[in-house]
Amino acid sequence: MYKKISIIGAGGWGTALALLLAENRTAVRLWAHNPEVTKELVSQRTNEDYLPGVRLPPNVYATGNLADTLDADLMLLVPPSKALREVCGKLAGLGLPKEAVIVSCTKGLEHDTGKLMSEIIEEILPENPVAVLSGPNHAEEVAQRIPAAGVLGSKSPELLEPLQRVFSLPTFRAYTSDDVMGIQLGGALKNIFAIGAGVSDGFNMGDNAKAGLVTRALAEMMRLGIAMGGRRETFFGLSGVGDLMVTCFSRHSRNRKVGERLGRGESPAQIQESMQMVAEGIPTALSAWQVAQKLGIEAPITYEIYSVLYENKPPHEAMWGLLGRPPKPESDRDHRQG
Ligand SMILES: NC(=O)C1=CN([C@@H]2O[C@H](COP(=O)(O)OP(=O)(O)OC[C@H]3O[C@@H](n4cnc5c(N)ncnc54)[C@H](O)[C@@H]3O)[C@@H](O)[C@H]2O)C=CC1
Ligand SMILES: O=C(CO)COP(=O)(O)O
Repeated sequence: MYKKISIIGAGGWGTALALLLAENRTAVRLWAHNPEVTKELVSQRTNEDYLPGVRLPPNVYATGNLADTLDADLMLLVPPSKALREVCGKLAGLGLPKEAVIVSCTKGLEHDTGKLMSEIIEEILPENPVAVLSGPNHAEEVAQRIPAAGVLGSKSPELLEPLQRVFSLPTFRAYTSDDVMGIQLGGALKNIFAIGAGVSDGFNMGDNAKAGLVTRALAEMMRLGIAMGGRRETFFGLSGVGDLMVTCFSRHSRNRKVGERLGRGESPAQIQESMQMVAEGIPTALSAWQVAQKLGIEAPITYEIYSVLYENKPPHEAMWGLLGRPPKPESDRDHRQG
């Protein structure tokens, strides 16, 4: 069992994971990027801006000094995706021991390279064992010990059993998989579709429209995800349809809220300026559209969300763009493996 756990990133998810893993009575170090957050975590034991209503237990040590986190046998990386490369570079520069097992809990796809988080980690910290965690896991509920399930993925099967033990807690059920790409692709792509589901909510379009959109989003997630190296069955699991459902329907989802505000008439710039928390669907829409073009994959929902966010396309035009596509069979060969 891991004895020294460090969590890099004290946003909502990093803080919720600290509370969860602290239940094992293990020492947990929680690193915050923002000095104000560090101050509050240390002095008040709270994180009101990112995860209101929780209190850190005594075995969680908050720090703003990354060097304090290096003495760890398990390190969870939970920064926003755009900061992951920088964070890994800093850890490498500080000499993170190569034995430390790294678990990426961040959901995203890098601009221009199209790399998943595990690929960035392996590039910068090539000697450390790497795993990922994904699934339908809103921090607000996990922190309140409302039951949830997630999936741990690694290419190294020997990592999965000890990780599963650490993450198996009374209110958290951890499954395992060797489809590291598929798990991360579901977690990254669903954020784009949740923006679309939010636009549908913002337009008050009704339940039929949203169910239709989310179902076609699953087809698109699979088309793109399989082309990028994920396995078909993974998209039917917790990190695929599971996370797609929770993010498209939950009142907690930041991505769904971004879409709702777009549907109600706010501009992408207005929304981003007023949002402190990260909505990964915004950067991921650009990365995924870049990848879809490169691979020649049909990705109409990704394209429309990208156009609204980056090309000032009015959301109602995006919606009509989707409805006005040429008729096609529901099940085409893109749904099949390979
Ligand atoms: N909130 C949730 O329920 C879940 C979030 N995730 C994923 O976890 C990742 C982090 O999300 P949240 O914790 O929700 O974020 P958040 O929006 O709650 O907080 C973002 C955090 O990132 C920090 N930050 C900003 N710039 C940074 C930089 N350059 N370097 C390091 N840290 C920086 C901020 O200070 C803040 O603490 C995202 O990829 C998200 O998709 C995954 C599962 C659940
Ligand atoms: O990944 C998440 C839930 O599984 C969090 O989604 P949001 O970032 O949209 O809140």
